[in-house]
Amino acid sequence: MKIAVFGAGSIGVFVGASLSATGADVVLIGRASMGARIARHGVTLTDLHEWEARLHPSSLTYCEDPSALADGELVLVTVKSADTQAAAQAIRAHAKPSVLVLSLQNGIGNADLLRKELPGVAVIGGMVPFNVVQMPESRFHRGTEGELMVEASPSLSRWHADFAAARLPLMEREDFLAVQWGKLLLNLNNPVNALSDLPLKAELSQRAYRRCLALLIDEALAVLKAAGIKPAKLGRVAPHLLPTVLRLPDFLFLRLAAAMLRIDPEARSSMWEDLKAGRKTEIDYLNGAVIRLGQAQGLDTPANERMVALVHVAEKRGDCRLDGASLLAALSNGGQALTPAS
Ligand SMILES: NC(=O)C1=CN([C@@H]2O[C@H](COP(=O)(O)OP(=O)(O)OC[C@H]3O[C@@H](n4cnc5c(N)ncnc54)[C@H](OP(=O)(O)O)[C@@H]3O)[C@@H](O)[C@H]2O)C=CC1
Ligand SMILES: CC(C)(CO)C(=O)C(=O)O
Repeated sequence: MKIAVFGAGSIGVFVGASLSATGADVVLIGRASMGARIARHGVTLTDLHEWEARLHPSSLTYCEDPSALADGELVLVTVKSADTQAAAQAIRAHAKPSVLVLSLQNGIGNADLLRKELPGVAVIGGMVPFNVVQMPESRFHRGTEGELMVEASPSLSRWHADFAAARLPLMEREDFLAVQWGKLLLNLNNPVNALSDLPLKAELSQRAYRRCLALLIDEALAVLKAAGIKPAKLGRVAPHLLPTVLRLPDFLFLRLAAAMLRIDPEARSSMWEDLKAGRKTEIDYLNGAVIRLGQAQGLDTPANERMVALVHVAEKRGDCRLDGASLLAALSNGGQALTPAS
């Protein structure tokens, strides 16, 4: 049973190589640059509990050509949201009609887009709760905890054993939309983290950055309530309590919300990786989703709008570092924290 990973990046390589390390038949499909890194160094997988697995280049199948999708019985889509359309085209062109497609992406609309573009193909939404950063020499480091969650579906039954063996058990959820929104609330920290230019743990340890996140979550909770969507509780703190907990002074937050900071000091957000690599970020699919839901409900979301604008400026500049107080001022009253590159 072959698994094809479409989008060999942080999540694709971590998940694909974990499956491969425990005997699954996996092909990683991605860019030439990643292929060259893997051909040179193989892949090293590590996590916050000092677990390590090394895969020799000869034990991995890597391909730049999307026609490798033809062998896949399960396709994991692990590209960023802006590339989902291209992933759908490649699947339509090359994969078998009987293929099962599992989107392992952030945001709300990726599985629906795949379903729309691939009529007749079984598509399942998935949510990756943990963070993976790429380190030198082809090391992929998982810096946080959590289990993969997927839309409940009988078609998954034959794949559970492979994922469980790879230490990535799939938790089926009937309330997957709630799970996606629960995750999106946490992803509202991605731009705060990216603009802080700090690891997640260092950023979340500073109250000013947490207050930025609380502002973004306040707006998201208001639009979700208006839309009648109850986001799932994914961590220790219930969604409606997140803003209060985040606004606690540092000494109280560090004591009461210690679990939120149980993060490897190296862990970063995927948006930070995008900004550093000069790529377009997923801001329009994360904070953008809150803005669009707000528009549909007739509610303003000014902090999220300002955050989207700031990240677009940072994308153009290609670099950025804002202290917490400046970011908070920019989100609260629209002060110009970043000037576009000349
Ligand atoms: N990184 C993380 O810790 C987490 C990420 N996520 C989510 O997982 C998803 C994947 O993120 P992540 O792994 O960080 O993304 P990455 O950018 O690291 O990986 C995606 C890879 O796919 C490649 N790619 C894009 N389009 C194609 C194509 N048409 N053919 C071949 N390769 C292609 C990209 O290349 P190129 O850049 O050259 O286009 C990139 O190397 C996102 O939705 C993200 O939000 C969820 C939880 C945690
Ligand atoms: C795991 C988490 C929440 C880390 O920020 C993430 O989803 C991301 O980086 O995109």
